[in-house]
Amino acid sequence: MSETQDRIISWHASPSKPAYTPPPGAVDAHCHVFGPMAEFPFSAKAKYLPGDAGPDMLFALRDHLGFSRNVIVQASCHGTDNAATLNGIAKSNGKARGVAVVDPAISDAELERLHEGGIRGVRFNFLKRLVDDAPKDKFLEVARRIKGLGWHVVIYFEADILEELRPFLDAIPTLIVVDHMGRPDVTQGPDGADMKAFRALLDSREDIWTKVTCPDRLEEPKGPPWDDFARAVAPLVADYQDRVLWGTDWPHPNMQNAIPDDGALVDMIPRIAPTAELQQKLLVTNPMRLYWPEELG
Ligand SMILES: O=C(O)c1cc(C(=O)O)oc(=O)c1
Repeated sequence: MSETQDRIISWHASPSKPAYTPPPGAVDAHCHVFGPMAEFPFSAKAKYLPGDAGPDMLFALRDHLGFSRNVIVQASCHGTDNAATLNGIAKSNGKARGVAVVDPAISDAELERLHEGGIRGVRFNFLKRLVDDAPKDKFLEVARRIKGLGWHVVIYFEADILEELRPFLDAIPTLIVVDHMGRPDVTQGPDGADMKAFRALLDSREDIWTKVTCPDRLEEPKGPPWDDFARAVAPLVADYQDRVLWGTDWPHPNMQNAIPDDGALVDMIPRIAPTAELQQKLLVTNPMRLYWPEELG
């Protein structure tokens, strides 16, 4: 992407203070950093050119929303150079860990370096609007290699390719986390075809987890109050309560036409996880099991 292009702002300038207070130690388990570009340039293959949204902004938002920790997921605009993500983790005083995107030809030494930098998973992205290709055979090799590090696979796909992906998913030898529930059509309701298919995937293996994230994306262009999301997702959280994660998705890549208020996103939590026990699992116990297991004793 050329530097003369306008850079996109996809996040809210002054998010509201949520009414809901997360439990102590709450983890925002899906967020990103963009740049800063002068230090961490975007990939030549990036499909969008965002403004700078670096770690200082992320940690200010974390504190504003009442969270304690972040899981920084490598955004597609940074390609397979994880320097910006590692920089965010390094600046967090141990309060962030991350998920990388790697070149399948990555060396063992480089994987070790990522581990030391706080990376605990790799992301495979199947969205054609975000990446040029998604080589399943090479991804599987990567998945086999990261198993020894105790990492997991984070996968991003849309509901219409779930069936086609099933043999690939079945072959992944590590725990899998599905981003944004594989983007179901939430207007179909909790028993709609997309949710049914996604539940069948979760039922096929106990080690498939998901992020119950992005009402803004899944109800675009309708927007808040995101009632369809709440109705479709609350039963999923109740039924799979030990394998769900939550995150803001800040700085909301590609959401510039429907920028969500992060405070309002946090206020969705009690609508999908109505009890203190569910909230504790969703925001603390589950993400700690995946990203800081050594602290659980
Ligand atoms: O739907 C998206 O546009 C999107 C993009 C990215 C990314 O660019 O990495 O990450 C996400 O979680 C969602």
